[in-house]
Amino acid sequence: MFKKVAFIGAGSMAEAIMTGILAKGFLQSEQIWVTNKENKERLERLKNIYHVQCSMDKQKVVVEADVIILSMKPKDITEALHNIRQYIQPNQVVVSVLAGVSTGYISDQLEKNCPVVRAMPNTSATIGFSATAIAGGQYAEERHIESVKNLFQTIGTTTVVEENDLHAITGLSGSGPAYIYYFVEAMEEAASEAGLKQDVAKELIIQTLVGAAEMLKSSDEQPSVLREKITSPGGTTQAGLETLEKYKYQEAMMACIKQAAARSIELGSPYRSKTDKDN
Ligand SMILES: NC(=O)C1=CN([C@@H]2O[C@H](COP(=O)(O)OP(=O)(O)OC[C@H]3O[C@@H](n4cnc5c(N)ncnc54)[C@H](O)[C@@H]3O)[C@@H](O)[C@H]2O)C=CC1
Ligand SMILES: O=C(O)[C@@H]1CCC=N1
Repeated sequence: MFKKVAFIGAGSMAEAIMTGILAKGFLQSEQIWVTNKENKERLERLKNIYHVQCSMDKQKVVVEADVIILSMKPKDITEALHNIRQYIQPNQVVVSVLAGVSTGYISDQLEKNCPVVRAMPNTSATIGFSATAIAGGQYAEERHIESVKNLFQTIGTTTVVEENDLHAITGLSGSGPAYIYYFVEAMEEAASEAGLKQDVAKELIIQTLVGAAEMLKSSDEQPSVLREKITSPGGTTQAGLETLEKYKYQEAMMACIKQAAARSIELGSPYRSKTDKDN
């Protein structure tokens, strides 16, 4: 379906997405082109591991790509777009995975009416388990969104949303895996303090997470009902949960997700367009 996909930015998110795409066999390594700002060693590394095409020559990377994936930090977006805009053709789909930055800003900077689509994946893309939200900008037609969906489906699930919802989604599922890893760090620490062997604890923790995730996926019951089924009155779970309540665990998690969404708005605020719908 795609002949060539170009990544502008060769960081951890670009690597996660290309790993997923290659693992699924959606594209061959010679169809993937990557460039970054100045770190040639990083490009060399990606070339050695994934055999993708790497170049500092932006024109070479962008030319004839069906899709151009912007994968730099928000602070680098303006310079990156200025470096590539003269090579971009109106039939190319520009996909941004950046937190906060609107499609309107990207279109303004490109000074072209080419389709711009935002995607908010997460690093579980590496193993094909990303939860990716997708939103089309002003010039993105149904067929463009569909083609981006097809691309991101190779790295997990996709959900088409309104662009305005992407701030909240970034705080929820874009950053989400980090909250889970942080939680696991605490479980590991507690296991270690209790004198459990590291490998034993690791296996038990991971299977507990996988089992709970599968229950959430396959059961019709609400999370609160699943929780209540574990909580025997006066038992161990109740004692544990009461401690979490004492530390205002739920309040802390909600504040965490809201703060991450607020940060997405903040990150995007220098990069606004008159056409942004939430103006
Ligand atoms: N890391 C994550 O879990 C997720 C990240 N994102 C978004 O993905 C984007 C990239 O994040 P990471 O990969 O974590 O960052 P990173 O710092 O690992 O990679 C950024 C890359 O962009 C390159 N770059 C900077 N300026 C450039 C320019 N002018 N031209 C070309 N390349 C340039 C850098 O050399 C580097 O290779 C961010 O905007 C972030 O909001 C979205 C979802 C999840
Ligand atoms: O921390 C960040 O800003 C990026 C966006 C979502 C996950 N990582």
